[in-house]
Amino acid sequence: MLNLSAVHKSRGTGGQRYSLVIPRLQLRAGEQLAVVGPSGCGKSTLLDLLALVLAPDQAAQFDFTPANAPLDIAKLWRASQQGTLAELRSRHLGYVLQTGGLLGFLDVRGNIELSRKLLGFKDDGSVKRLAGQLDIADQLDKKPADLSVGQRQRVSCARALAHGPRLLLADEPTAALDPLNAERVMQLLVAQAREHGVCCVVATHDEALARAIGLQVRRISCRRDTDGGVTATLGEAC
Ligand SMILES: Nc1ncnc2c1ncn2[C@@H]1O[C@H](COP(=O)(O)OP(=O)(O)OP(=O)(O)O)[C@@H](O)[C@H]1O
Repeated sequence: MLNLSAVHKSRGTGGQRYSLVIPRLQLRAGEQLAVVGPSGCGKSTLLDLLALVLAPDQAAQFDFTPANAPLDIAKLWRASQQGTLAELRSRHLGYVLQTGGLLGFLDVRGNIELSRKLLGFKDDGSVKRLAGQLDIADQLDKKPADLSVGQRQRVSCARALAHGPRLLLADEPTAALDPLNAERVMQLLVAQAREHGVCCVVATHDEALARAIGLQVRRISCRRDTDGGVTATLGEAC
């Protein structure tokens, strides 16, 4: 599904420079990974690279294989193929944000089915089924403002999965939740990803929870360089 080697991304200059290095990242369809590390280490930067919204500065290899043949993402960025990247994002990726990111003017049903509608997919019952599996079936007619934070986050998970993505990215999906809700949302999210064979990368502070639900864990560690900037490196599974 994903095959990256020697991928680099830098932001800022001098003492304000931040660089992320991904020496190697291979994920097969259906594999699930948690990326952990302290605040500011680059978890969101990594997810944005995988979400095809941030261009790498360098990449020996950056392949994404949503179907049969690998797609050379680094080449698409170099050729400024924004349209192709946008198509790949909308068809094959699902993204759960830390704070849900739901649209307040749509009800829960409208939020969940949005990605399917934008792709022109017919209603095949998946919205209702996902809502049932994520325990929000009785909330479909409500607006997000009328839900609890945990319910909103489960709607966000359903929305990210409704169009059948091959790769699910979640950026601190449980950071705004109490420990009980955090565990519930993470379990439901990962269970859905597993059931549908979706590859999943979750950025989280909660390493214990990630391990408890059986995710492979990789850590981003930072070092201060002589120019005052910071280099962060994605480690191997630990
Ligand atoms: N748009 C930007 N321009 C310049 N630097 C940025 C930008 N966004 C993030 N950074 C820097 O990149 C580094 C990594 O940020 P990132 O948000 O990826 O970390 P994170 O691990 O997700 O943090 P947190 O856990 O607090 O959300 C930080 O030093 C941050 O200051």
